[in-house]
Amino acid sequence: MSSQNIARVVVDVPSSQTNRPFDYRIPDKYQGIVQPGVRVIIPFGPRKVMGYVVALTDESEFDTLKPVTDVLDLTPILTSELLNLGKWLTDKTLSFYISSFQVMLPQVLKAKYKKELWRLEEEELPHTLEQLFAGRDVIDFEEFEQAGISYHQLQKVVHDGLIDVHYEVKSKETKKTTRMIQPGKDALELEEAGVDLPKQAVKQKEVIHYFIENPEPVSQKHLLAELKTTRASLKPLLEKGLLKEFKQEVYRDPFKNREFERTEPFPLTEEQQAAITPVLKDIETNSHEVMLLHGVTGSGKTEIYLQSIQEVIDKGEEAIMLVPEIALTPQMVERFKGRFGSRVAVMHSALSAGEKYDEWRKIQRKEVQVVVGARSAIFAPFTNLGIIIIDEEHETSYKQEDHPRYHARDVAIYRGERHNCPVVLGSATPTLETFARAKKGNYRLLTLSKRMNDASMPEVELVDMREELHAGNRSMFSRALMEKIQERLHRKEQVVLFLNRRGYSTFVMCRDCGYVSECPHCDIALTYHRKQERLKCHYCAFEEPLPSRCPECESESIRYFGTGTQKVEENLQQLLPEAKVVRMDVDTTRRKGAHEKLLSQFGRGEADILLGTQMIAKGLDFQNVTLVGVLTADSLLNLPDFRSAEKTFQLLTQVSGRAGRHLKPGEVVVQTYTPEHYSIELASQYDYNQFFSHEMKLRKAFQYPPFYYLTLITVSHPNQLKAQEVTQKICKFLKGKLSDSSTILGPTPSALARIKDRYRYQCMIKYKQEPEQRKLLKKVLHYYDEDIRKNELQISIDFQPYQLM
Ligand SMILES: Nc1ncnc2c1ncn2[C@@H]1O[C@H](COP(=O)(O)OP(=O)(O)OP(=O)(O)O)[C@@H](O)[C@H]1O
Ligand SMILES: [Zn+2]
Ligand SMILES: [Zn+2]
Repeated sequence: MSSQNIARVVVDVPSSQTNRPFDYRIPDKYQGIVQPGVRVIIPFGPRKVMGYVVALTDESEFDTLKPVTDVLDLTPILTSELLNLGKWLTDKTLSFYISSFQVMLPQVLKAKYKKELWRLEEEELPHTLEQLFAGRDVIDFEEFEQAGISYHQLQKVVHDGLIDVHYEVKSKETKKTTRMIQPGKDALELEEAGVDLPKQAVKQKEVIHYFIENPEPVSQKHLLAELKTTRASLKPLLEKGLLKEFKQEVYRDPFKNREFERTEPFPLTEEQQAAITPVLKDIETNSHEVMLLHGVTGSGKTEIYLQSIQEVIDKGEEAIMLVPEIALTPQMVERFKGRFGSRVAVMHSALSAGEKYDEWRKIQRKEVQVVVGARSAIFAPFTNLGIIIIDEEHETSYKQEDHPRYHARDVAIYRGERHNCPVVLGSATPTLETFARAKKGNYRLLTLSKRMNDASMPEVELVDMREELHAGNRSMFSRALMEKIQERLHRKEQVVLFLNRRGYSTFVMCRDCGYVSECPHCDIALTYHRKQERLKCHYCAFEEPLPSRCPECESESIRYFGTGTQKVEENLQQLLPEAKVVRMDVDTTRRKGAHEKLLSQFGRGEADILLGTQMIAKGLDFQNVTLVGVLTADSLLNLPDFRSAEKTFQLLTQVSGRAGRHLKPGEVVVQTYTPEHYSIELASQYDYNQFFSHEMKLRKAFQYPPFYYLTLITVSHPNQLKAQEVTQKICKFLKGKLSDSSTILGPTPSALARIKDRYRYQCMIKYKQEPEQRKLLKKVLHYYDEDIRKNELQISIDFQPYQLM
């Protein structure tokens, strides 16, 4: 055996100088323990830092190497595939290695924690370890280290499942193991032992009887409750070996205490059958292919996902199913849990750090075969992927807006290629980029053009709010919408009202002089928070009390503007006092579980109207909803973003899709100040194809994606002049080096020109092909490394940006 006693380690020091692996010597006691994918502690300069082992080697260009100080994992937490993916991400997004690894792991593995050893089974441990535990179930890892017992011994028992290395996150809840009881003898022997028991041992007999009937392990708590007895009646049976006990880890399952009704696959419609066939074929033949499942809302896309995943599970392979964070509703989770039960892990941001870690570990330990989750679930450490599905592929939340700036779709395709499995992108309103690729034949296009149950797409009525104003209606509800809501109230049907804006998006303005309260550190209006009567900034933590007089002109007519969900709710209650309204926005869903509670209230028919923001636009499927109202269709249109029309079209289509999904036909009312805008008009006609060709012409004319690629460079500095200067220099440098066919725009102040007292300038590159681009930009980052490290200057580079402000 060649001894590879050098570890190549990526250290947790994010800077461009340290952005490469460093070599460390592996001390003998860690031989075989230090392997690619584990975390280690190493000396780095005067400090000790954490790092990831990316490779082992037996030679280094340096003669004297410092030794690895400590090993944090006994089994790798990054697979070799993920290590490679990390490298790819780093190159692709120009981020640091360390950030690429960190992004793939649950928070717990990055945070400060206490390491413990947990005894999982009663089974005898090797003598030294038995002595160390001395009858306890949990010990601090430090104790193990001080005892000087070899790591190999520990690694072996961990591997055999007798002991687990546990990361105890600070600020954590309840206990996580449960005592399990199971029979220690077979039924016949139990029967005999029962007969031998003294007459008065009634409870013991009951226990024995219980296990003759139910030989499966059961938690002690459950057993005692069921038999209405105490531990005292178990003890003698345990001592005689008639029963055995062991500890089992309980996961902090966020969906515990919830029964999931088992669901069966539907017989597919002809259209569904045609769409799923190529997917199943790829699964069967282990072929990689990217497919776009373009299906109108309510056409049964999810059923196709479910049946494809079933096929993958039956083959013994694994599946990743991505859904946008806001669509990760209990309803959605239920559909997956209902079909696949405990074989599903769920990952979303509402989970606590501990819960996220638990879900991740189920994947790592191969206890589940499916993960349903938001963006970061794309890094699930599966090793045998059979399919990757991205639902609502047009959602911008699939792009991470922080280091590393990756798009989950790109990672999905990377992983799909390596695992030889299909990648399915699903949407009713695919991004222009994706649809264009499908049309060109780069992706395979699968189409669902009809809704289930022969339901038709709901009729959309556009209401011109300017005319309402002329007619003397100053309310935020048009007459048409009001009338239709009242109709629903009479018929006991339900209404979804959508406000394309967050609840707190109201600002304060003086009616006399036009003064708007702005954040003194960021160039944006402060938003009014009604409960606390305060003005707050979204970007920094700045807040101040609501002014009673205008600071400019002393006028008292300074008040808040804009329609937040709270205000709509109040208005609605005034106009329709009999209606029961459920409001869903960031304020009402902040508490854990609140989201689920509000939705199920509405689902049970306990409210007539569901009023909400973006978060109700997706995934909801309620039988009794026959009317959807959109209060302000235009608010997205006015953003400084070349995708604003596309986003408006997508959102309107999604929202409309919530109505009439079942037997009762649905109706949609869209209120707008610009009914003639093509995105609004075409969304009302559900004409994706027409929208696509119209929008493509504009994109071509203005040199935007998918005809051109974009790179956005944003420079920020506390000193405005400096920020501008640096951006200027970068633009000039790039203009001299990039090809003539590329356009370099800038320097220009960003749409958000100042955040947290930092001035922001940007430079935009539009290009068709720039193979040298990354190299050049790396040079730029390197050049400014010193200033960046001092944290004065920030340069962010975003390839294929989704956020342009
Ligand atoms: N083959 C089928 N037979 C009967 N019912 C079906 C079938 N396929 C799907 N459904 C039902 O039709 C409804 C709509 O399907 P589904 O939610 O899968 O559509 P979708 O395209 O994913 O919708 P959206 O994108 O709007 O969320 C669901 O209630 C689903 O259970
Ligand atoms: Zn004023
Ligand atoms: Zn601010």
